[in-house]
Amino acid sequence: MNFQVNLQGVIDLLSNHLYSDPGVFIRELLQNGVDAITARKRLGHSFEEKVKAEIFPSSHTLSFQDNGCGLTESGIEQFLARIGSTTKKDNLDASDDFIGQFGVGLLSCFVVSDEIVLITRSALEGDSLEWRGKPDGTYQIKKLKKDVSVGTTVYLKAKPEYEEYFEFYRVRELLQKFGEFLAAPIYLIEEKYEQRINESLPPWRMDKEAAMTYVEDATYNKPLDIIPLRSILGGVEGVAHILPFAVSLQDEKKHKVYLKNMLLSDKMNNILPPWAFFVNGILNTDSLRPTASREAFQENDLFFTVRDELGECIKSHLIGLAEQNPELFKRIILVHYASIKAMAVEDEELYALFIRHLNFETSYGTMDMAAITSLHSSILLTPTLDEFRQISRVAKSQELMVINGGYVHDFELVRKVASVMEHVKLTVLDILEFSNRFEPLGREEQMDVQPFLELSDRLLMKYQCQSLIRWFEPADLPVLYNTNQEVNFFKLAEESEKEANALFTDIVHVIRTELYEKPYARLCYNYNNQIVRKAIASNDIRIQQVCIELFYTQSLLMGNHPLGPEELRLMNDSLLEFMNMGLDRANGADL
Ligand SMILES: Nc1ncnc2c1ncn2[C@@H]1O[C@H](COP(=O)(O)OP(=O)(O)OP(=O)(O)O)[C@@H](O)[C@H]1O
Repeated sequence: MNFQVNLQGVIDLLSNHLYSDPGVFIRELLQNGVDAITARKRLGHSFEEKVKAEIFPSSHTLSFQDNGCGLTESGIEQFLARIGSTTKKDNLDASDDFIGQFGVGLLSCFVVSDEIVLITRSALEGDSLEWRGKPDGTYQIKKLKKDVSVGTTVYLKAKPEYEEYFEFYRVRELLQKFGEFLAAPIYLIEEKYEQRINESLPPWRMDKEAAMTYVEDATYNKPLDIIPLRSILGGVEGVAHILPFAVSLQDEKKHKVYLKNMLLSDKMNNILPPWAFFVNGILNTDSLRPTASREAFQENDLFFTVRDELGECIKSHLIGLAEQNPELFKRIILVHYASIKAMAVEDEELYALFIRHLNFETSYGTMDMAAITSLHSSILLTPTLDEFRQISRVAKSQELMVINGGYVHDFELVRKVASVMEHVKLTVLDILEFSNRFEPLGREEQMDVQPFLELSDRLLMKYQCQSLIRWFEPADLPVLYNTNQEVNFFKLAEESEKEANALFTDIVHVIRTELYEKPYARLCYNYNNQIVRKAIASNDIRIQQVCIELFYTQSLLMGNHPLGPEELRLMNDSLLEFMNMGLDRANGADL
């Protein structure tokens, strides 16, 4: 028992739903013509290969002629009159040369025409034959009295709604689009006018300059560079042109892909790896298999291997460029900077390729990762911009390389730098521990300063600040105040608690006391600084107290930290007191 097939339905399905654009019938006719020429060449015949499309405007008819192998009567019965039958599939070797392989391509003609008339004479035997096929699945074959030359001519008369697809400019556009790089010469004829369609070399056979011009003419944009693409396994040759403008990572990619020199798709988005968003590819393959709609490739193992190989071509070109033409390389990075950074976070390959050339803000100024790591193999990274600002000046004086991880993506990018630059030691900085890196005082000196530090701790405890003392540069900086978001949160919570209503107070209280251990900011005195030394050496506790309060409030101001109401009051009081003391002394001196 066999399934009953509704032929009309199958034809409707294939012809109207398989293809995205009615214009693909030109592609299918071209492909059959070129395949027939390939088949005849295989027979060892010598002939001048040629494909001719002719328009008869008054009858809205198109003829499509090739001087390929033609069809015998049994060939017609077997391949043309049977959907899904093809001369190009059974023999695996053969399918390597032919573009078609499904045996459904000719049906696309039924989208634009109610009848296919095919006149053919086989290169193998003599009869000239006419085949007439209808979309209801019926057909007739008859022998022609007058012989035609070897090859095949297909006649199509436009359905009224598709007449525009049979006009000269439209046919020419479609022939050029699909057949521009086919080897067999293609001609378009209308009445006395004849035009050769395909004379230019494909861009993958051009030298670099010519390929640049080709892309510029086709896209109205001069590419930044041309990258040759090759895959032996996928029989791929092509070029990737680097886009001269920034593109969003979300944009659909539009790679132009040819199968055996005939355009398969000009919107293929996955033939290059996703990280290669900054290029558009134009490439030809002999080995990848198309889907039946002929608008994409079958995504099999070979497809993904080829994609990786093409990715390697792009990578090695860029690596070479970074050495041989660093200016151009920098321009490419500059144009695509934001997307390269965003993509490098996700994609290891892109990361490894670009990380050395990405710029970061550091305690030594803005520089690229190559320069950063050539200066220092030990790198500190701050998670926030605020933390970076607190220490960048001191870090430089201490000869510490600190990178600001506060800008978008920078933290993630820098954090994994050791994965590609093994000599680099990266530490995410705990800002509260930063001053512990400075040189400690000797034992005796430490004993001398202890009472002063204890006084400082007592005074600043209520501002959640602990004191320590170290030697550090620059000497003109008396104290370094370091805080983080957690400390700031607790300070804020404490202030809110004083002012808020009972319920909120309870909540804040629970968070503060039960969930966390109370964190402290750090005020690090600089033993290198003369004023600090003097304050420590003073015997007057009152003066020491005012100095501590002023060191503290001044360090908040210098670091752009917000001053709470109590801190403002403290600053105010200690300043007035300081003035008072100064005035007393001055007046005393006058006396
Ligand atoms: N111009 C031609 N010359 C010789 N044989 C042809 C020609 N056009 C079609 N044929 C024969 O008709 C068969 C069916 O053609 P059709 O275009 O439907 O499918 P195909 O080219 O084999 O595969 P695909 O569906 O991938 O295009 C071909 O395999 C070939 O044998």
